[in-house]
Amino acid sequence: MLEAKDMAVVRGERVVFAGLSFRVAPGEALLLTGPNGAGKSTLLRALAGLVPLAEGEMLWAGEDALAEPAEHAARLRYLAHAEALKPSLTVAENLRFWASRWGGDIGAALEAVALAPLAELPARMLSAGQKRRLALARLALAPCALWLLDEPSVGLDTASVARFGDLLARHRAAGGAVLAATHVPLPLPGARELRLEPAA
Ligand SMILES: Nc1ncnc2c1ncn2[C@@H]1O[C@H](COP(=O)(O)OP(=O)(O)OP(=O)(O)O)[C@@H](O)[C@H]1O
Repeated sequence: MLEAKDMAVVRGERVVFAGLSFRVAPGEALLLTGPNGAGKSTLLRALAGLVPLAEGEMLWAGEDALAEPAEHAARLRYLAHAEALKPSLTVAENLRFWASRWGGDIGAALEAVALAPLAELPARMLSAGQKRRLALARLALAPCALWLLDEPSVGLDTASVARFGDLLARHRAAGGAVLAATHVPLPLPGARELRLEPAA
């Protein structure tokens, strides 16, 4: 599905990582681990096509993944560290915005993260964990091949982590792949680990 070959990213004057190669198959999960500053978020952004590669390539089904940027964007969901919510819109309106792009059932997505009772509340009134759940609800909207998740479980309570585990399991069972940067265990049974170290 996705293959990184000898990838390097440079930010400013600094090589963030270099010589990075890995593959992710349908249904697989890869945990990106490593200390602060190792380049996990930068790698996710590069895989999302948001940061240019200084070297190497990213292949999708054997072809240059970035040859058609719009096609690449359509096959992935990138959840950044920050929530990317519109604070003055309600919970449901935030999801409606994303559903207008990707399609999907807003009610089912809200149920998946147990936010249905708060659907009409402005997003700015949500707690930190509820904001994170609203961000995760985007994943539940419509199927796509690849989820790129940056510390997705930060702020979630135990029940929310379990629901997130269900969401991940459904995605993988449908052939979806997951790459997740994390400092804590995630509900991703059988995930492989790719450990990054800060470049010298
Ligand atoms: N736009 C940028 N310009 C210059 N340096 C950058 C830029 N973006 C990231 N970096 C640097 O790249 C390195 C990797 O940062 P990144 O955010 O990818 O690390 P991380 O592994 O996700 O860290 P954390 O665990 O703290 O989230 C850091 O040293 C950071 O300062």
